[in-house]
Amino acid sequence: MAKAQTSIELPIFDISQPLDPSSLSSLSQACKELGFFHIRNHGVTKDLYKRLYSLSKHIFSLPLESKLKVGPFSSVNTYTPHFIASPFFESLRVSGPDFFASAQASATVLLNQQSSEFSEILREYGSKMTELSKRIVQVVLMSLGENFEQKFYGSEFRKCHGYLRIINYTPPESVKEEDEVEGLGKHTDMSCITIVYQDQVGGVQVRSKQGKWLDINPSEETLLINIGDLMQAWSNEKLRSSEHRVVLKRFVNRFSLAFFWCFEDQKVIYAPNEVVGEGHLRVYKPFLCEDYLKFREISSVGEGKFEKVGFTVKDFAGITGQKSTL
Ligand SMILES: O=C(O)CCC(=O)C(=O)O
Ligand SMILES: [Fe+2]
Repeated sequence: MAKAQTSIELPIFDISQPLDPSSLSSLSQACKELGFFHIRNHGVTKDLYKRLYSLSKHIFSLPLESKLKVGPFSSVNTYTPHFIASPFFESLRVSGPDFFASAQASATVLLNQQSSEFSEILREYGSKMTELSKRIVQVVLMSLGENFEQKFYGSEFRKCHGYLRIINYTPPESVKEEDEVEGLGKHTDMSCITIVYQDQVGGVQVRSKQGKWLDINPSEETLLINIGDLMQAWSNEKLRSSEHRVVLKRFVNRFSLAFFWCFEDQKVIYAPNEVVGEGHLRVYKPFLCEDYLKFREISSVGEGKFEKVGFTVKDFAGITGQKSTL
């Protein structure tokens, strides 16, 4: 794979302040064009990241047989080993709303410890991400239309829930110097929104409408937000869920945290008429959130499929014959 040539400067929004009309309009533009933006003043301290990083690193450094005790064939089922998402990717899932209990279930098996430091940190991080997700959905709704936050936040997004993936990328040692490999192949997220912390190594790339891969450089003070498939469908494509991937450099290990904020399984996703807007065609049939998640699970099963996650919400619920507005 040749090195990507271009990087993109995403707009940065101060999430601790109310957004003024011009920020709301650039937010709506960002969500429509790429579906990616940065936030700052998010309230997560460097110290929290440091502690979470070092404890997670320790967990990933445990022998495979220990990690598999919370792996796909265990009752805990929080660990995804290498060769599932990609050969270089492994992750640990911590689910809300009780992040402490979820982390503790893994930690008791993996660390066999009395101390609950890991679970305490995850409680704190989970609660910060939950607050942030709510706030981000609210500002995104504000950017979509006047009073949309008052009209739709409570009725549509109140029951959202989140889960975190702690991800460790271990690149192969035998790539040529100038080459990069995919740590996580091209995909779209099945969330409403995703909050990503990427370390200073970087590597996230987003695919533009023209099909070009653009580097999203890490920056110490910000978190990366992207719109997921559920929001793209709910907004009748006023918000874009872009394809993205992670590329790795030779010898460089990479650490990231991806927090997915999702509708409840039983939610019927159907863009309100006001969101579709008068004179606009509806581009998605109503669908049950859970059915889409199952569809993605089934369509990604099979050898080597992690290379290409081809099917998205458009294939699942797009109205046939309706040209995409994206
Ligand atoms: O590792 C990252 O920085 C991004 C991960 C990602 O896109 C995902 O887990 O969906
Ligand atoms: Fe993603």
